[in-house]
Amino acid sequence: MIRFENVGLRYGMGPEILRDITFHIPPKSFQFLSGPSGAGKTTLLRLLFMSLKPTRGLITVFGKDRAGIAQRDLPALRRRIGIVFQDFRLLDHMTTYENVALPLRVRGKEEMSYRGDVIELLKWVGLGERMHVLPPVLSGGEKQRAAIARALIEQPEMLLADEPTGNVDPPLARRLLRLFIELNRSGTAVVIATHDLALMDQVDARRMILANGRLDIHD
Ligand SMILES: Nc1ncnc2c1ncn2[C@@H]1O[C@H](COP(=O)(O)OP(=O)(O)OP(=O)(O)O)[C@@H](O)[C@H]1O
Repeated sequence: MIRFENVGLRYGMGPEILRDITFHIPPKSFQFLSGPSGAGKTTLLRLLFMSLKPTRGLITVFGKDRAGIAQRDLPALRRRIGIVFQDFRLLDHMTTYENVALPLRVRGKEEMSYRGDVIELLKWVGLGERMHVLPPVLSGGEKQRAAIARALIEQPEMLLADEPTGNVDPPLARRLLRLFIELNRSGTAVVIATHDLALMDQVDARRMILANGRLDIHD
């Protein structure tokens, strides 16, 4: 699905944050991306989402060489990848429902065609009762679930989540993890960046560990 070969990344003239990173995300796979704070987890997710270009090495996304993908072709490819950012990036002046529906509205879809899907997804993440409120009224965990629903509304083939349990209590973290596992069972590849060891211990999944710019993979 996505393949990295000897990928390196530096920001500007700074040191190389990622060095010789080689891995493959297979379709329908489930993996954690871990490592100490500042190790480069978010940077690696941004490379996977194609919001950053590597400074060296080869990235292949859905069979295409990243370096050869034109800017105008990025939105269509990115729709195949859902991403949940660490800071959620919900729009405060739109309701939860409108935030989740936004990617479809932006593409010019008629509300009639997606309303049922948005409501069903909001119920699936446990926000059925909160769909008409604005994000500032939501708790941290509810915002997290709204961001997950928005990332999933276009039924991506892969979901990237950056510290999705970073600011929720352990019961909610377990509930979120169950959502990700259920999503994965329905065929979506999942990559969860986390430094939460207790979370990782709950699933027998591949662990990709970043440290000192290098990636170690434990299958
Ligand atoms: N836009 C940027 N410009 C310059 N340096 C950056 C930029 N973004 C990140 N960095 C640096 O790259 C390194 C890796 O950061 P990154 O956010 O990818 O790590 P992380 O593992 O996600 O950390 P955390 O667990 O704290 O979120 C850090 O040293 C950070 O300061």
